[in-house]
Amino acid sequence: MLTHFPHSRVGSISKKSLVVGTSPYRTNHDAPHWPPSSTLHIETQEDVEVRQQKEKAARLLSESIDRAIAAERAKRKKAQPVVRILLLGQAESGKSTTLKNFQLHFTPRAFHADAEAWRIVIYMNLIRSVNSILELLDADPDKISKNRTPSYTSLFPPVRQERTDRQEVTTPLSPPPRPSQTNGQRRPRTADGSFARGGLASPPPFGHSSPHLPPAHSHELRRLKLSLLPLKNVEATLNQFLETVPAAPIRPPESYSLEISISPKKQSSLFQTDVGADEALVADLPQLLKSAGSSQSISSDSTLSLKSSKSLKCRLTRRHSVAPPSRTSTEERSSFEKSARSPTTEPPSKPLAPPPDPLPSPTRITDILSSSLRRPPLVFKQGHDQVHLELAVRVRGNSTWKRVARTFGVSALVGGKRDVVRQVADQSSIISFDGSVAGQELTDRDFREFSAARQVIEACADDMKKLWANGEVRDLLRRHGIHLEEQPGFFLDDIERITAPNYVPATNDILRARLSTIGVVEHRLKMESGAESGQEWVFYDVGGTRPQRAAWAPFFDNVTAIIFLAPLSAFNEKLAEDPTINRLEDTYQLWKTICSNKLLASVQFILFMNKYDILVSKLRSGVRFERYVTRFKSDDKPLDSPEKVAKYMLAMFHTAHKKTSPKPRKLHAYLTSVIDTKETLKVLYHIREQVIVGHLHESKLV
Ligand SMILES: Nc1nc2c(ncn2[C@@H]2O[C@H](COP(=O)(O)OP(=O)(O)OP(=O)(O)O)[C@@H](O)[C@H]2O)c(=O)[nH]1
Ligand SMILES: [Mg+2]
Repeated sequence: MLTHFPHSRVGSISKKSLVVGTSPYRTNHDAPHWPPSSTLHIETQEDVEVRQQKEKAARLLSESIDRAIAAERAKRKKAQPVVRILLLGQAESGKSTTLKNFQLHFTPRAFHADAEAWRIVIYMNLIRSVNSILELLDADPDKISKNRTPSYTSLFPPVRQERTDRQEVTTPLSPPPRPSQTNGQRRPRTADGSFARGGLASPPPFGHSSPHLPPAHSHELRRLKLSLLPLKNVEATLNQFLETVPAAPIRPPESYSLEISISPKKQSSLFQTDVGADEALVADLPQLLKSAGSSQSISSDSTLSLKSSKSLKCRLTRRHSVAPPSRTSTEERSSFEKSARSPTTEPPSKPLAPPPDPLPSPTRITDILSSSLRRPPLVFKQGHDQVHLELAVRVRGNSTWKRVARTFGVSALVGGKRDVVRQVADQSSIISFDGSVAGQELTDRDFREFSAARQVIEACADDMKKLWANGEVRDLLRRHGIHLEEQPGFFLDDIERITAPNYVPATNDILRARLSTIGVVEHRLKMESGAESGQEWVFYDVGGTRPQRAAWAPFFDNVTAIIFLAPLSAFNEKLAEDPTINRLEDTYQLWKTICSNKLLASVQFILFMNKYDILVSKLRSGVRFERYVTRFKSDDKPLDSPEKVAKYMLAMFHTAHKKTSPKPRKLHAYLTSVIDTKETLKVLYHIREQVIVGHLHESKLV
């Protein structure tokens, strides 16, 4: 039998009759051996043709097997049901931070590649703290006293609540009882102008006559105020860059088909493809096509048509990937939407706050840069027992902001030259650099602005530190019950580190950065390791304020699991959007509404009893849980035990789940502090297993 070596090595000596196998020689043995036999096998032309035919057939067979394997793989991948996870909970409950944990542990490469984008948010959080302090120092006394909600007391009041006050309250979760002497009025002062002992009311107004306040700020404080003034412009600049990123349309999961035809007359289809449910791509598409000289018209909610001078026609058609909602699901959704607007069992005592101001439409970047600060001069978050300054950054509800943020990060690092930014970006693939924001070309001036912002922050570092360490400032904050260090987005203790020239956002900084979510944002995470490597999990991260909750309902279809975030530490806080409502009460009512939803009857329920670390520090500092949740009775003196409080709340959520679920369902509850990545990792592994098993079970694959 002939031993076949790769045919490329069979040199053809003569085209006509004989082909002599060159080294290695062909032998009539079964296998080649060394040294080669001296007997040469001579192939006739006929032999060669037969052999070549055989080789061709083998090659074709091998290729068809390869194709079949690839097709089978693709089919299996397609058949694998997508895991969809919905993150729900009120604002500031930790939904986005939980998502960051999933990204950190399951898609670490993507997480670290995004790190640079968080620099701008961290800087914004820091600058907002400083600017808020400066505004506090300058604040108009009348404005401050109006902004204070009289019934809110400091987090660390002298214990003053009498037992009788508590007995008046009958609801299980009720706001703290009001001190009788306040009730909208300030407490009387003693002859020397100080507040009478034994009770609490609104803190004294800023400025003027109060003997608690120094008549004028010291020379050093005046100097600091002046030297830190440029930070206002920096805030305005960065703010506008982030807020004017256009929003992707918020739609439930579905797919799109894109059809581009060359001539509208012939209707010849040049290109037709499934865009899938890639919201970012769909959002970018009109802009991309428009920049190619097209004009666009949206004929209906679902079809976007574009025409260009070159008679190019595009149709982007929305196709529901899930069956159109049934009557029950529509009813169920609308009932959720209704209840989402008013999730408490009792109607709220005053109308809900209107939705937040619509964000401005995109304008030219250069205009943006010259515009002034849009934020109100001093933002108090109403309704907290402690006065809460808003440090959060708001961006449009999609991930496009990251492109802007990464561009900022790189240009802040390497200086304002557009070409240098492009080079660094290309080399490091930190950003997908296209030199534009919101479809508009960034100019050299824009890049200079980015780098100037970074320089101002660096130059102000020393004075920011001095301001935060200043005794007068600390005193002012303390007197007005402001605990900046307990607020999300607090970076004043890290000024030196985060303003250093070689600073790169650390994992913990990214988790602590506060960026409020607007709308519903889809995140696709492709597992980078483990048995599910390559599998895609889809997360929906929602904005948690009350006016945004009606937008959640369309995402209840086809969801695998819900992770509900209940912030345990919120028991003594009020909703920012409605200061009449206690945050724990709101979470509890929201939980019951979600549990009772029929659309979610078969969905896996995961509860994160979150912010346990803050609960512990609050209770250790002397805040009593029983003052706010009157049914909770504790013999622990003088401090409440965090374990007992957490256990009580767990039982409360468990019972509500059991009572309100449309059919029996298992609840997986965890006590979490999602800024602790190590502990959270254990929880995530557990969830991963449980979601996969439950999901396969549900899909009848096991
Ligand atoms: N100390 C502590 N901080 C937390 C914890 N969870 C979240 N945070 C912080 O709380 C802030 C708010 O968290 P987010 O994840 O942005 O809250 P959210 O639920 O997404 O809020 P919205 O997007 O407004 O609905 C962030 O600054 C987090 O760093 C926690 O367990 N402990
Ligand atoms: Mg969020």
